[in-house]
Amino acid sequence: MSALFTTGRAFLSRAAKSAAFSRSLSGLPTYENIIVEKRGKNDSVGLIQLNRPKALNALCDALFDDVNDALDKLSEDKGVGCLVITGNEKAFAAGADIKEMQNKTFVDCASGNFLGHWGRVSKNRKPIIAAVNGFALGGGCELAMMCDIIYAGENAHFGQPEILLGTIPGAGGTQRLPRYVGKSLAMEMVLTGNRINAQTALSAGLVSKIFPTGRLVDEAIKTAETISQNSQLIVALAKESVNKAYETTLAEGNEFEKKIFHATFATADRKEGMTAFVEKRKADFKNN
Ligand SMILES: C[C@@H](CO)C(=O)SCCNC(=O)CCNC(=O)[C@H](O)C(C)(C)COP(=O)(O)OP(=O)(O)OC[C@H]1O[C@@H](n2cnc3c(N)ncnc32)[C@H](O)[C@@H]1OP(=O)(O)O
Repeated sequence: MSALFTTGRAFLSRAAKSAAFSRSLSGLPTYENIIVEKRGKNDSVGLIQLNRPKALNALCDALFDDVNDALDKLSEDKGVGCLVITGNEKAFAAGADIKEMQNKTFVDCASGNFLGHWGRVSKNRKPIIAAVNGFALGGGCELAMMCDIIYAGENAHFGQPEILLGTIPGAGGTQRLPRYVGKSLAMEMVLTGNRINAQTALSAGLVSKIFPTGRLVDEAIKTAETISQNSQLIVALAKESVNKAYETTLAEGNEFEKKIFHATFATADRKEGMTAFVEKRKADFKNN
C-alpha cells in the first residue's frame, strides 16, 4: 500500500487551485479534502477517501476540485485499473455544502454553472466503485450514483432531502434515482426527503451488495482488484456499452454493443484472452 496524496493545501481561489497543488516528496499532489492511496495487488486500485469528517464530508467546491484532480491523475496512471470512492463510517457524504451555497443567487448559479464540475466523475473511463457507509444524502447520493457500482455498509442511508431545503437535486438525483429504484420510490424520496436504508436500497436495486460496515472498503477493493486484472482497454469498452443501456433505445444499444464486440477482435487482448483459455493458462493482458 502506498500513500500518494495526503493533506495540506492552504485556501486559494478556485482558479488558482489546480495550478497550486502542493507536491509530496514523491512528486505527487497533496490534497486538503481527500486522501488518495493506491491499494490492492500491484497497487492496481486507486482509493479516494473523502476527508471532511467534521462536516460529514459535505461536498464543498474545493473537495470536488480535489476529487476531479485525483481522478485525472489516477486515470492517467497505467498501473491503476479501477477506482474506489469512499467516506468514513458515519458519512459517505451529507450532500452539497449548505453553508457554502446558502447565500448564492440564481445569477451566481447560472453564470458559474454551479455543480457543473461534478459531472466529470461519471465521464471517467475507468470503472469507479462507491463504497458507502453512513449518510449518502443529496449530492452524496448523487455522487454514489455517478459511480459504476455501489456497495453499501450495513449502516448506509441514502436520500435526496433537498426538498427540505426548498430546492431540488442538482446533480442527477431526479434523473438517475428513478432509473435505479423505479419512479414510485424515487418520487417518494425526492418529495418527502425521507431516507432509505441499505436493505431497501439493495432490494430496490440502488446497490449491488451490502457488507458489514468495517469490511466494506476491503470488499470494494477486492472487487476493484478483480476488475483491474482484466484488460483495461476491454473494461473501458464494456463500461461504455453498459452505460449505453441508460442513454438509448434497446435496439440502438444492441447495435452499439455488436459494433464494440466486433471491435474487440481488433485488439491483442482479445486474442490473448481466447488463446490463454485454449492453452489452459491465465491471460496476460497488455491493455492493447
Ligand atoms: C443541492 C444538492 C445537490 O444536488 C444537495 O446536496 S443539498 C444538501 C443535501 N443534504 C442535506 O440536506 C443533509 C444535511 N445534513 C443533515 O441533515 C444532517 O447533518 C445529517 C446528515 C442527518 C446528520 O445529522 P447529525 O445530527 O448526526 O449531525 P449534524 O447535523 O450535527 O452535522 C454535523 C456537522 O456537519 C455539518 N453538515 C452536515 N451536513 C452538511 C451539509 N450538507 N453542508 C454543510 N455542512 C453540513 C453540520 O452543519 C455540522 O457541523 P456544525 O454546524 O456543527 O459545525
